[in-house]
Amino acid sequence: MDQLIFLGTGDSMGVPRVYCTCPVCQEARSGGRNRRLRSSALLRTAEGELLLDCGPDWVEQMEGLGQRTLTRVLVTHPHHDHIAGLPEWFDACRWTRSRGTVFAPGIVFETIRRQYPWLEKKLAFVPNDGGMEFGGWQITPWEVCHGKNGYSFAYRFVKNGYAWAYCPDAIHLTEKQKKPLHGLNMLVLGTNFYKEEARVESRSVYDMKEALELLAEAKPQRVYFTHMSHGVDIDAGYPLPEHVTLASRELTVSLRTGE
Ligand SMILES: Nc1ccn([C@@H]2O[C@H](COP(=O)(O)O)[C@@H](O)[C@H]2O)c(=O)n1
Repeated sequence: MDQLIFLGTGDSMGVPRVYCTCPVCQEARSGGRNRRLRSSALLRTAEGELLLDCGPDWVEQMEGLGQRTLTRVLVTHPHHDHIAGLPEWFDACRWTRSRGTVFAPGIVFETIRRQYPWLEKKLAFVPNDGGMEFGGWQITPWEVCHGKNGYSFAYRFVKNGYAWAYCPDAIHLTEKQKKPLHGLNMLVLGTNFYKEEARVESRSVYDMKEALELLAEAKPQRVYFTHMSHGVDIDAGYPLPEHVTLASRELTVSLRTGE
């Protein structure tokens, strides 16, 4: 059965934050349950694997899995915490004389090319604006609001009538942007805090309270929150519905496609 494995569930700085001595960061520092690498997940299928985002913790994530090679990466948006592992992967390809493929909407490649102009010597960039297929999954990107940080993309995956979506970095979705979140068996959604106190103009990711309003509209059957900052204590017991889980590193979810 296909699986989704969470490799990182942290926000852009991860947990602990290097400068911070709050109780959550201290607990994470001592190897506790709040230690969170930058957000990424691995879709495992009979046809192979697809990594969802490749951030600065990519090497540690590969080592954690005991995985020596990687073939494909799907990118949500070209921000440091989602792409900074690409040059590391490039170097691994150079040393192993192998090649990889990166899938993303065309606009995402414009920024990746500017930031890392050497990557295409080893990594093929394949635009997926019109959707793509992998492992029997029909995968469709759509643009989502990322608040003060501009745009991001989310992805909807469909196979044998089972539908799920990966939307790690978004806020204030328009009605049109919410549409692909309807009718899902599972949603992976980024939520930086339980309740974020920062000014709305300075924000870029949903908090959990806002996310619950979104879930009440979209009604996914199962939900995993990711992209969580040090403002989230995984053991706090937040008042969340039974079908909502705070994801943690290497949590593995079976995708019940009926195969
Ligand atoms: N043009 C930009 C803007 C921001 N970044 C990085 O993205 C992260 C933003 O964090 P979120 O909580 O909003 O997901 C952070 O690591 C910034 O340094 C970027 O790469 N390019």
